[in-house]
Amino acid sequence: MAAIISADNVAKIFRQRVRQPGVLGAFRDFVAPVSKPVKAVDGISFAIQPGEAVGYLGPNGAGKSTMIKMLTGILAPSSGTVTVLGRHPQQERVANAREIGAVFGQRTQLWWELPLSESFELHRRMYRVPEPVFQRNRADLIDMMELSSFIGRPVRHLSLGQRMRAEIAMALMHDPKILFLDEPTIGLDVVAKDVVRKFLTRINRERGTTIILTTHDLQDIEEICPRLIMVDEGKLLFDGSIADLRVTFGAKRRLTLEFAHDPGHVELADAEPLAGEGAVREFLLPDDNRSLVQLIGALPAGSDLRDVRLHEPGIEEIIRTHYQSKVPA
Ligand SMILES: Nc1ncnc2c1ncn2[C@@H]1O[C@H](COP(=O)(O)OP(=O)(O)OP(=O)(O)O)[C@@H](O)[C@H]1O
Repeated sequence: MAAIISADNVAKIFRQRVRQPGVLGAFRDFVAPVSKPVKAVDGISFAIQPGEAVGYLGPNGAGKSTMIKMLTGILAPSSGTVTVLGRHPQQERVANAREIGAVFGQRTQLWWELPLSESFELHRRMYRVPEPVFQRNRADLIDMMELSSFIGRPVRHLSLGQRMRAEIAMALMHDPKILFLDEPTIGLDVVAKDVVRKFLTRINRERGTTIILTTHDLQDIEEICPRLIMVDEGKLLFDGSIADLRVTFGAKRRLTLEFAHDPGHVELADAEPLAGEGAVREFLLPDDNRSLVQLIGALPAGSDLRDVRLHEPGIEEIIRTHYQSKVPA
């Protein structure tokens, strides 16, 4: 299947002003400003298939928003190629915009002073959405995102959670094939985050809308995105599933065995013992998908096992451990 989105060795270099110190420096800044290049995106390649949901993550300044801006046609790459639905998004910005939806968590695309229903109507006209398609989507999205109680209210009177639900609904009004979201759950409370996550999962599964989102909230990824792309300092760090992430970053599963009484020496094939005394024993499991039954089956006959607990490191724990290992002691 042909990729719906692809990035081929993409780089984006910005020039940033360097402030010179002191009063003389301020004068020099004015007369002969000095700037230095910043590589926000540094040789990134990936391909996304139709219907995928991909989380794009990395620490502050890693180049996430810059990549989303290149994919949505707001910025052009300095080198390399981005292709979205077979087009170069910046060169064919209008055609690209008709087939994608974009939500920027920190910036509204709704008309602040107008009732929400009128923002939807303006969107219909701008995107030339056929009336029957618009009516069907409007009804479905109002229902799914529970917008009916505030559809007539000016956008500036909406809470952040209500506004975000409305932003996402509007971005989907023209049936885009791809939905880009930059920090869609930023600032939302737990309940509002849950509504947004469930909705995005549903849109991806039921409509087959391809989703690519940036986030700092790793639970967004766990709930919405089977695949994640990690970037750091503009470079690609990882591209794969959460299970692959565990293997790549060496985050092992931890197994706790609780015996009726101290079993003496216990050995589990290839597992590393962590706590070695008493009735409770802990092991780090090898980096494979060996099942619990296989592992425990290797215990000597007569082991009086009372309880077994398996701890799978979550994505947050894996990534935190990775970044902590990079920080010099
Ligand atoms: N318009 C711009 N001009 C100059 N530098 C920029 C511009 N936009 C981004 N940058 C720089 O490029 C780098 C990447 O920025 P970007 O906003 O893409 O990161 P990010 O991963 O989205 O960060 P965050 O998680 O903080 O939103 C940063 O060093 C930023 O200062």
